[in-house]
Amino acid sequence: MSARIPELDQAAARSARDRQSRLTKPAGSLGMLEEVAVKLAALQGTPLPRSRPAAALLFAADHAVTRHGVSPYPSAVTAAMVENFLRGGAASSVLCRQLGVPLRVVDVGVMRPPALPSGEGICFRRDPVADEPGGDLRVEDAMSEATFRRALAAGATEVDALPDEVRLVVLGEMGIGNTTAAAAVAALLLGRKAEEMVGRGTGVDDAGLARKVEVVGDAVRRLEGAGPERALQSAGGRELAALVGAAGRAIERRKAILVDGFIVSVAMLALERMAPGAREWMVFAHRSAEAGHRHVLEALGARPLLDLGLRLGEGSGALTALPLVDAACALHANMATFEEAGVPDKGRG
Ligand SMILES: Cc1cc2ncn([C@H]3O[C@H](COP(=O)(O)O)[C@@H](O)[C@H]3O)c2cc1C
Ligand SMILES: O=C(O)c1cccnc1
Repeated sequence: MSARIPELDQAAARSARDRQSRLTKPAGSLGMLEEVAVKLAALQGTPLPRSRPAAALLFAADHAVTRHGVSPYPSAVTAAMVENFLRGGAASSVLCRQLGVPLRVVDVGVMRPPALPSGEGICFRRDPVADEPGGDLRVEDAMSEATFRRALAAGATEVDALPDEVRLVVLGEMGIGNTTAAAAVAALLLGRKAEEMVGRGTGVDDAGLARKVEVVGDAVRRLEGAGPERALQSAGGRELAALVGAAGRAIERRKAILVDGFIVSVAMLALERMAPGAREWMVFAHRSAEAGHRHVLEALGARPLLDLGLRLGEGSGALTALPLVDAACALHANMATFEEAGVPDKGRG
C-alpha cells in the first residue's frame, strides 16, 4: 500500500497560531487544546478547523491464536459483541449515540457471522475478506498476502464511502486475541522483546500472560526482520490491516484520525512505517493501561490527551476524547480576541 500523505498547510497553521496568541487568555494557557486546534488547521488547510462531522468505523475479526489460551474470553465474544454494537449496548455504541457520531461496523473476519438485528440506523457490512481463512500467528502467517491486500482494501472502501464533509475519523476494533496480534506486530516493528510488548489485554492471569509472551516470542523469532506489511500480514489480523487501509485512505482524503488505544496505535505505527508522515494526521486520544502502549506512543512521538486507565478498545477511548477535540475547535473559533473584547494584552500598559 502506498498512501499519499498530503502536505500540511503551514500557512493555515501559522494563522491559527497567531489567532491563539490573540485570544483572551494568557499565552499558551489552553495547553494541548491549543496544539490540537493548530494541528487541525494545518491538516484541514484553514485557520478555523472543525472537529465535526466525525464518523466512527469499527473493524472486527477473530484470531486463530486464541487456541493458545491468550485471552480469558472465548472467540465467540467477537461475534456477540458485533451484535451488541448494532443493538446499541456496547460502550462505543453508547458513546456514539451520546456524541451524535454515526457508527459503522465492518466484519472483516468474524468466525461466526453475526446475526444482525434489522432496523433503522444500523450500519453493518460483512466484507468478503471475512470468508477467507486465517492462520495461527504463532506458527504460520495470520493471513495470505492476497487476504492482507483485501483487508487493507476493505478499510479503504469504508473511508471512500464517507462523505467529503467528514473531518475526523474515529477508528476502533473488536477481536478476541488481538492484543496478542498487536503485541507481535509492535515487537517486530520496534525490535523489542515479547515481554516488553505483551500486556494483560482483557485481563489474563499470570499463567495466561506467560503464554502470551511465549506465543509472541515464537512469532517474533519466526518473523525477525519483517517490515511493516509483512509484520501485519503474518503476525497481525484482518482488523489491524483494515485499520491501516482505512487510516491511509482517510489521510489521503485530508481527514484526521482520532487514535484509540494500544491496538489501533499499533496499526497506526505500521502505517507510519509504510507511509512516513502519516502520524502528523493523527490525534492521540489516550494512553491505554495495556503495558506496551507506551512504547508505541513513544515511537510515534505521541502525547495522548487522556490517561484514564482505559483498556477496552472498540474506539471507546477515542470517543471519550472527542469532546476535547470539539472543545479545542470551539474555543479556537469562538473566543474573543483581546482587541474584540477590549481586554488589555500583555506588554501594552
Ligand atoms: C466483552 C468484551 C468487549 C470488548 N470490547 C473490546 N474488547 C477488547 O478486547 C479484545 C482484546 O483483548 P484480548 O487480546 O485479551 O482478547 C478486543 O476485542 C478488544 O477490542 C472487548 C473484550 C471483551 C471480552
Ligand atoms: O488499548 C487497547 O486498545 C485495548 C486494551 C485491552 C484490550 N483491548 C484493547
